[in-house]
Amino acid sequence: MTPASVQPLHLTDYDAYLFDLDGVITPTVEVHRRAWAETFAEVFSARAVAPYVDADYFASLDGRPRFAGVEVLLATRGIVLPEGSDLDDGLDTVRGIGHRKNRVFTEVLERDGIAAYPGTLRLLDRLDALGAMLGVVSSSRNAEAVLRAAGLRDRFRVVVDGEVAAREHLPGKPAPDTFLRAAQLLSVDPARSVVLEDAASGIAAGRAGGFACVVGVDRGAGAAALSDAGAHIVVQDLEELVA
Ligand SMILES: O=P(O)(O)OC[C@H]1O[C@@H](O)[C@H](O)[C@@H](O)[C@@H]1O
Repeated sequence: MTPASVQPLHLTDYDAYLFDLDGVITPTVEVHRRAWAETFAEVFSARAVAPYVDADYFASLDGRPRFAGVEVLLATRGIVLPEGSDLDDGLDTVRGIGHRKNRVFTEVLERDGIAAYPGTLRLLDRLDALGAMLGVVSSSRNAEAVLRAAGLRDRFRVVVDGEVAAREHLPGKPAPDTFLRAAQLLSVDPARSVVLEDAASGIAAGRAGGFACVVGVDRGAGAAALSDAGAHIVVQDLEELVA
């Protein structure tokens, strides 16, 4: 997709800002990455396929709902597993793999806590002062816990996360539905709203939803990959948007 030119971003031009969580508000993207790497190293070595590499995270897991990510990554190694049940914890079903990874993620979150990126806090402060409406749109089912751990839950009027998506049967990113649902809950027009994302799948979702501006935050995916996915603007940190 060819990025349209919307540079620089004038914060007063828009009514609402929809933030992805992991890698945009908090560095939980690193926790997800480590938990996935640990889990899939075991899954792949047990099956004698090509070992898990860091690029697998960005290509298959980043931004996608938990079990959808597992299926996409297994498919890259030609592996198809049964869906499994909510009780599975073994590595022979899609749900079991997702649950195992989630146990690692939760242990690290509870042990180490999490703090927001300072640049994101500065942007949130500025947007608050401007009276913009703020929402979180995350594929994660841990979004509420992460926001609470970072002391940020009260700063967002709506949170559309993996739990909401499952409850309302909304397809996850790269489909636009979760972003569109947040815009609907805020009663704002996507054409007057901004999406902020660090994952190619999330940028694709923002563009598919017709949002006025999709900001890519490069936390490791690479500026070229985020531009190719359709980001109007790519920054290294949201501090850059606070003039
Ligand atoms: O397993 P959870 O917490 O529901 O998260 C699902 C996905 O949520 C996304 O926000 C992360 O980018 C992914 O790394 C993660 O896999």
